[in-house]
Amino acid sequence: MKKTCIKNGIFITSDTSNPVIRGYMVIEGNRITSIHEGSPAESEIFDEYIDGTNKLYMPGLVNTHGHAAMSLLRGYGDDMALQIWLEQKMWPMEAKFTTQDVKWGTLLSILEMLKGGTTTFVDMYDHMNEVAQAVEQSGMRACLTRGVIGLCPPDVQVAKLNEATEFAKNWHGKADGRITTMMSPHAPYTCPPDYIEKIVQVAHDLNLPIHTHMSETSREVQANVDQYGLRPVAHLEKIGVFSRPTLVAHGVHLTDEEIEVLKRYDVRISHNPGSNLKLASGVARVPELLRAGVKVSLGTDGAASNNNLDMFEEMRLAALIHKGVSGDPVAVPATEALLMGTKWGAESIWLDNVGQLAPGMKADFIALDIDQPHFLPKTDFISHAIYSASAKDVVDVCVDGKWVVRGGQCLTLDEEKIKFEFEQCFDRLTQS
Ligand SMILES: CSC[C@H]1O[C@@H](n2cnc3c(O)ncnc32)[C@H](O)[C@@H]1O
Ligand SMILES: [Zn+2]
Repeated sequence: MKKTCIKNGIFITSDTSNPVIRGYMVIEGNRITSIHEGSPAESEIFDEYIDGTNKLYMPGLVNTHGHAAMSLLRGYGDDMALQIWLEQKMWPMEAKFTTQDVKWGTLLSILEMLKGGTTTFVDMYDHMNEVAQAVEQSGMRACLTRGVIGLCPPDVQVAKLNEATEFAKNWHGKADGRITTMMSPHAPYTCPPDYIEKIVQVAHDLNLPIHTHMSETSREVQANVDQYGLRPVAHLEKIGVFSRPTLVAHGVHLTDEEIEVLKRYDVRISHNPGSNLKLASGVARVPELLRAGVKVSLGTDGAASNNNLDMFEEMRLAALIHKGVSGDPVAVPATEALLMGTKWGAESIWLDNVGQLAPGMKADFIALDIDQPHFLPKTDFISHAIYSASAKDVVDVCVDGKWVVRGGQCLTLDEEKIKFEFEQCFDRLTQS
């Protein structure tokens, strides 16, 4: 097994008593085996040495909610509220998407994410075989799910659920274990309760988690009360969703009691601050969720509501907006924003061996070029990673022990071809 030593680097580790180490990290196969201060002993032999001078190494970022192919809709339907944006802009355009559109839209997003330091992402969309193949080819890690919208005739509902089931069955554990799957009713307002119950039953049968949008806007909460007499949390609890491990996207509008229910069921929240701000959905009660012990991670959502897939931006937003709305400067400290973008992200999708630089963890890590003005002085690198860094600083990316980005270039995908094919898809979509 190949043994690599990255020396002379600065490493953000998960050792809370000594989180920033100036020294070296050893990788054997697809695992991190050790991280130490200083230099390796001369007696220690490695197959390969990598010079980490002027590089900050940290865990790869984990994006826990998105719709990758929506890169095709970036900048289409800006400055609108969620429901109108979905009904008048997104859904009519998405109805025209072919498998080729999803393929090239997803590949463009994977390029953007990988080059920006995201090593794992969650994707809820349609034409998911194309998405899974793109993930496999790119070397990235992903948790994938065919999102189902149940506002359709019964035979179409059945066809969608069958497709989602087959996809989840066929791809779980594939691509050397880099792909896992979930089952996804899109949202309580797009899936009738009996349909959600059927999706939950499949999740039980396949032993898979559930991923859904929930309580994103106050309008959604009120509509749920009007239609079902219950707020979304009680509604989903009643129809058994939380009987499965669940990852909820957004969870913006929650009461104290609802936060307690989510904690009781160990429901995980993917906080999407950029998307929530852009769609004017509100600001999630992240400090209260964290205080209650709910696991919170970060997502970008699709590029049509963000409008980029830069997880550094989400970490920074998460650290800043909750200070702003609460008046409490430690509402979300930098250390917690970093955990949300890494370790807690991995744990939110039930991956316990990525998201941290520590012995035994999978070698999913990134390097930032810190020989730049905005990384001086060389004092607190956790602070710099959250408050100063951006996707543009990422130079190297390793997933599962394999380099996928080196010197800012993606090694696994043909960037020029992807950009060309993406623009062809965009032109066809907008001309038809
Ligand atoms: C059924 S595939 C996923 C579906 O979700 C839509 N979508 C994108 N962003 C959001 C959001 O913030 N809330 C709810 N739904 C969203 C996307 O357009 C696809 O149709
Ligand atoms: Zn979404």
